[in-house]
Amino acid sequence: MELVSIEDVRAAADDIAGTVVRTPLLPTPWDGELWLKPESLQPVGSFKLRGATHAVARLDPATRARGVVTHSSGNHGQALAYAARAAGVPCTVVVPEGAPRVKVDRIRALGAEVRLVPPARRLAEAERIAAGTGATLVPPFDDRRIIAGQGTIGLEIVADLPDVDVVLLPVGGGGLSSGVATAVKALRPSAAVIGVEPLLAADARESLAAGELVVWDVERTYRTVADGLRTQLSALTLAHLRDRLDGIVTVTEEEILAATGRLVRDARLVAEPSGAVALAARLSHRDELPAGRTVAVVTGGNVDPARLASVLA
Ligand SMILES: Cc1ncc(COP(=O)(O)O)c(C=O)c1O
Ligand SMILES: C[C@@H](O)[C@H](N)C(=O)O
Repeated sequence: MELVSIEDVRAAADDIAGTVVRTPLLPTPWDGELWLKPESLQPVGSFKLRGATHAVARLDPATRARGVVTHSSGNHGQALAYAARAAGVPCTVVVPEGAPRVKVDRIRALGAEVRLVPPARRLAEAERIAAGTGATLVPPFDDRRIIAGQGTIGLEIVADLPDVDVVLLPVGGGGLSSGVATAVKALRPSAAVIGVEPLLAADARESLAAGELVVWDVERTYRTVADGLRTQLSALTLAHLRDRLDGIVTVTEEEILAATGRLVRDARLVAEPSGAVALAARLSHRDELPAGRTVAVVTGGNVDPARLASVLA
């Protein structure tokens, strides 16, 4: 299975320049060795804009004109809708029932069509639409272009902090962690790239321990408040993580929500629970992490106001 290379990531960086915000590394006032990478500041509120922009840019014009389709818990859907609108092509997003209302509303506001389905049917419905309409399926993580696009975060981290020692990343489908690990391990081999999963959706940890895909059914993974991390790895992302990820830490629901509140209160960053997972590992599992200069990626900020209010209460 061909893995994404650092050259693929650099090509993605060329495609997304000018569209994607090159986010800064923010020092944290409470921890002199911790920086935050605020991908919640992207125009669609998450890092997903990177992979989606690169994937759409790489479609030939005739193919692109037939439109794009995906399945998404919401952030990739927003990102693809944004890229499709910029390209002037139609976009359909299949979203699992129960996705945060803020994400569904924002996908529609970007001009995409939303199809709500039971979580277990999200991929099959997207594939059915692609087959029926000729639209191109742009998956949220199981795609080399998506992995390369997400990996541009790693280029920026090493450029801004060349002596980084640890990079912390949430793991859902594994596209983000596959891409960032590709870039960071190529440019700063001594740095540790650590994935972080909700304890209630720790399929990646089990898959890496078993050396094969261990599937958790949706009844299990949908228990976590981190709605962006309820998905399984694919064979492609597992192959990348087995080759390049240095470890996985799990965090509890309480730790995720505490980190979400900490980001608002002490970093003045609005984050959704999935976006606070990396910080939760640093705050609550520091003893399980390597020491040194650490970057936690705040991956998204698309949170329902009611959720945010409850976190801050
Ligand atoms: C906010 C947020 N963080 C992290 C992730 C995990 O990314 P991946 O599915 O590539 O592992 C997602 C999933 O899209 C997400 O929406
Ligand atoms: C894996 C997928 O659901 C992703 N979290 C998304 O935002 O689309």
